[in-house]
Amino acid sequence: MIKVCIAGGTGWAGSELSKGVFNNPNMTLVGALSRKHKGENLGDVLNFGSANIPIFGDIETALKEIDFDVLVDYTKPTIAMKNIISCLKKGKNVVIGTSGLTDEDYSEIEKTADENNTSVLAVGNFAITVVLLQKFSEMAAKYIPNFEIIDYAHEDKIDAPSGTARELAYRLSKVQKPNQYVTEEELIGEKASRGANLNEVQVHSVRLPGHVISIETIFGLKDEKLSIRHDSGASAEPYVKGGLLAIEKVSTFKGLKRGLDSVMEF
Ligand SMILES: NC(=O)C1=CN([C@@H]2O[C@H](COP(=O)(O)OP(=O)(O)OC[C@H]3O[C@@H](n4cnc5c(N)ncnc54)[C@H](O)[C@@H]3O)[C@@H](O)[C@H]2O)C=CC1
Ligand SMILES: O=C(O)C1=N[C@H](C(=O)O)C[C@H](O)C1
Repeated sequence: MIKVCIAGGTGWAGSELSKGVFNNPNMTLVGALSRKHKGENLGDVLNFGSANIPIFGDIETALKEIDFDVLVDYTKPTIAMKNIISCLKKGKNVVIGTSGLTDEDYSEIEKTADENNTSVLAVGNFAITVVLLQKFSEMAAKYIPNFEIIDYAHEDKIDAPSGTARELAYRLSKVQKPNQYVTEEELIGEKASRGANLNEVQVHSVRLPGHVISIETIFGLKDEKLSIRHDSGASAEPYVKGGLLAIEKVSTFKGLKRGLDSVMEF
């Protein structure tokens, strides 16, 4: 039995995963973190019947009060780093779903995981269809050295670029760095209009009402174009299967792995 604690277990993504863990025969949901529902029973908040699953307001209290094997973080970048580092220092393995963490944050996470002989699986997007988009984009980037990323989201998404876009930029940059035809110094006009430069990949974030979450890798060659795009629906259900797989697999290695495909077979 894998004992799981979910930070953000009452949120939009975390509540779907909480239900998934609760119904999984190989896992026990032993606690959750939520500022709003601190002191309540997750079983009541999410209608699990009478199950008693305590909700804590902060990670220090959870670490004192309950025993768990894996922390899943589905909060926000400002709070996630504290949760992750505290757990690693106490010998817990961590699955990161929260977006907005930088490459510098991941360097610190990797160092702490290594020092404490623990493991971290960070997944920009747990949906299997997005894992496929990552794979297809990597295949294309091998042959086409000209690409940019567009990240679309709802108007109130607080982090930009999305975790999915960050992970994709990181991965594509490992395949090859895209050509830069006009350097920042040569550019005339608004430099920001070219988007953020992440690992030498241009990333453009759109935040608008009426949009859910989409990600698009666009490629260009002389007289031809290729777009690889994923569009999410309104529910958080597509992230559950991948989240459960990550919880299962995080203890099978040591250190930091990024991307769900790192624990999948292709
Ligand atoms: N990797 C992936 O596949 C996915 C990642 N996400 C990411 O997960 C994160 C959460 O997204 P949502 O569920 O939409 O957000 P949400 O706002 O619905 O939920 C956030 C949760 O974190 C808790 N929280 C926030 N601040 C806290 C604090 N200081 N102490 C304790 N608990 C705190 C809230 O109580 C709530 O339960 C975001 O970064 C989002 O981008 C979301 C969906 C899929
Ligand atoms: O905020 C969201 O909703 C989501 N965030 C993640 C991201 O930043 O990529 C994953 C998914 O896109 C949903």
